[in-house]
Amino acid sequence: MTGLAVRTENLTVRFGDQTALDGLDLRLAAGKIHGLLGRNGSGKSTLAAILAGFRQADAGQVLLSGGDLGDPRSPFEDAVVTSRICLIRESGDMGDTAQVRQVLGLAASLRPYWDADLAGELVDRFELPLGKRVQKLSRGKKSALGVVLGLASRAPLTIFDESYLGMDVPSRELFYDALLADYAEVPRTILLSTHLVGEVSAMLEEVVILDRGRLVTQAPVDTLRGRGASIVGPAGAVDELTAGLTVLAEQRLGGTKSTTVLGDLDAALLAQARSAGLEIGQVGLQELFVHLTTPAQGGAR
Ligand SMILES: Nc1ncnc2c1ncn2[C@@H]1O[C@H](COP(=O)(O)OP(=O)(O)OP(=O)(O)O)[C@@H](O)[C@H]1O
Repeated sequence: MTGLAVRTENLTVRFGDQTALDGLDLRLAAGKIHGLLGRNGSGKSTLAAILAGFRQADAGQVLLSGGDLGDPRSPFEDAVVTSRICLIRESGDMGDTAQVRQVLGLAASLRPYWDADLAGELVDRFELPLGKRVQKLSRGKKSALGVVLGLASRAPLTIFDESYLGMDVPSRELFYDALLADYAEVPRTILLSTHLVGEVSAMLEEVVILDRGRLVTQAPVDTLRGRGASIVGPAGAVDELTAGLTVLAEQRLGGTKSTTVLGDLDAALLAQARSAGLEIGQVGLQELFVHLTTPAQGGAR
């Protein structure tokens, strides 16, 4: 199984006079870990819900293909397609009065690729109490249950919509480790919707950035990182080199400065950097994300 490929064409969703998704044309390659990044209200949850077939678009379409589905199909009101998609949301969708054990049992009966061994292992690692009702779980444990459902479903399209935000840092790290380990064993299409860009960036292969319902960019992480550079060294030399460039971020510690700029450094600037003993690195995804999704104040975007 390599997972489902996702294509959206002119995907548009409105809530009254609010346009949540505005003519999105997206391609998510099968079998990769994609990041869905965007600020609050940018349309991430709406996109996640539409991809999972939870609602219909007002215009345009979503088409899923590959794996055992074959030709492109829309997820809306198609039980075969939706059984191959697992969307885990922060809100849970788990039936509050059910016990953890019952929630897992229901998932096992509904999910064609469910892995009971993996579920058991993750329940132990997250220390989930099987006999407790979902409504009695702490926020973090509820999130952990969502993570277990999402990973053990081994769905060809698995979407985590900020569903792990309620977990503390060690639990989130456990989630990231479990996700990577299981993905290496059973590659599938994974979409992680988040604004914790720094935390997840190392796991992502491709990134989709939304802003106010529109696609800002979609690219492999390495390509995005190549859109800028960080320059570190003595403050005076860094300032001299970066004068006239679009600065995304600056940090200063004593006489040392780190400046992140947009765009490639040309050969002359690289030579200047080398002779001044400056270190050149890739731009951080977080800085690029902030730059791409913050309204410009007279500056370039
Ligand atoms: N059920 C709804 N009714 C009315 N407006 C909605 C509804 N759901 C979403 N919206 C609006 O659609 C836009 C996109 O919301 P969405 O929840 O998809 O964004 P998001 O990127 O997931 O945000 P966040 O990071 O805050 O969760 C927002 O302007 C939001 O107010």
